[in-house]
Amino acid sequence: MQPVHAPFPATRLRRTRANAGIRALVRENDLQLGDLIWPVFVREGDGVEEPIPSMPGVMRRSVDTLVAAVREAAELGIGTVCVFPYTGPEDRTEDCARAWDPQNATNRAIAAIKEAMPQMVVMTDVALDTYNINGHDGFVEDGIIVNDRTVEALVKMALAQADAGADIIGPSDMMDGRIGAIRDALEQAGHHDVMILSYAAKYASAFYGPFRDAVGASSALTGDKKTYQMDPANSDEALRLVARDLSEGADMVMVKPGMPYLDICRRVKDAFGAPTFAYQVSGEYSMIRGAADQGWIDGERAMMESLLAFKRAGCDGVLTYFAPDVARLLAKSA
Ligand SMILES: NCc1[nH]cc(CCC(=O)O)c1CC(=O)O
Repeated sequence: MQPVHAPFPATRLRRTRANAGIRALVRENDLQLGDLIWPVFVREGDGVEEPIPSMPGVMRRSVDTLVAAVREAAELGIGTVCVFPYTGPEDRTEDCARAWDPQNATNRAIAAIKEAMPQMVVMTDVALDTYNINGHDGFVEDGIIVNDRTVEALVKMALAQADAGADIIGPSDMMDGRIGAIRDALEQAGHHDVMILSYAAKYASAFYGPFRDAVGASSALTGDKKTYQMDPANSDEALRLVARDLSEGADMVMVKPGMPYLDICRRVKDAFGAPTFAYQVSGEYSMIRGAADQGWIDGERAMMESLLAFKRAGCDGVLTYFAPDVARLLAKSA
């Protein structure tokens, strides 16, 4: 694009900012209900609504209260949720077998949401961390995160989620070859229409801290995830990962975290034109929410500004813990 303008005063760029009407007319991007994916946390039990201290306003819920919360979200106009499990030590083993148990809390939640609200789009998380004794996304052998054996387990996990009724499989593990393997297995199982939203460019980030508390993985994790999640210094590598995952059969791709990686969102969208999502992760949420709770920033405005940035950066949508707050705000201003 080559912007052209006459010299001042023929051009006064403030003219199109003079009032709300003209600003609305020239506005380039907007945030809509359909752009939102709401991540939710499910755990065992009945009637549970348990606050997460490091994520003010976010709850862990049992299947029954989760279904009620998702129903409320649906009434607000939210169309997609992403289910994450909270696990206790009893769920975490060396062989991670709970990850593909059809009766684990995630799979029961998927089935219950789809039964109550068939129109709700349900996305999942595929990674071993919440079921792994050491908190890693892959199997660990002699201190090494092993790739290929992990991919076999991820395939089982993804199939169990698809069998439970998931619409979108979300591999967040960053192993090599998992998109192709999951796609083949879904096709063979007859799940032709189940989508894969690949966490393609996922960085080894400090901003996941509150999430690891939320899912119960903080104390379990030994070491860091730098041998599989990306180096925050890299950008070309993100394009290679996205290209690879699309060529293996991903329908959509994700950049994660969000706000510190808006440059990556833009490059990915420009390079591939595929449906592109950002994950405004737990640490981003808690920074905004925490500062707002202290009275240091205007929480609503900071929330909307941070989310609009993803649209401006080329994203089609965003995973955000703010989704219900955004929906309520959009309803109020409509
Ligand atoms: N594989 C697990 C997973 N899936 C989503 C997140 C982070 C989400 C957030 O911080 O909100 C993580 C954490 C991690 O990789 O350690």
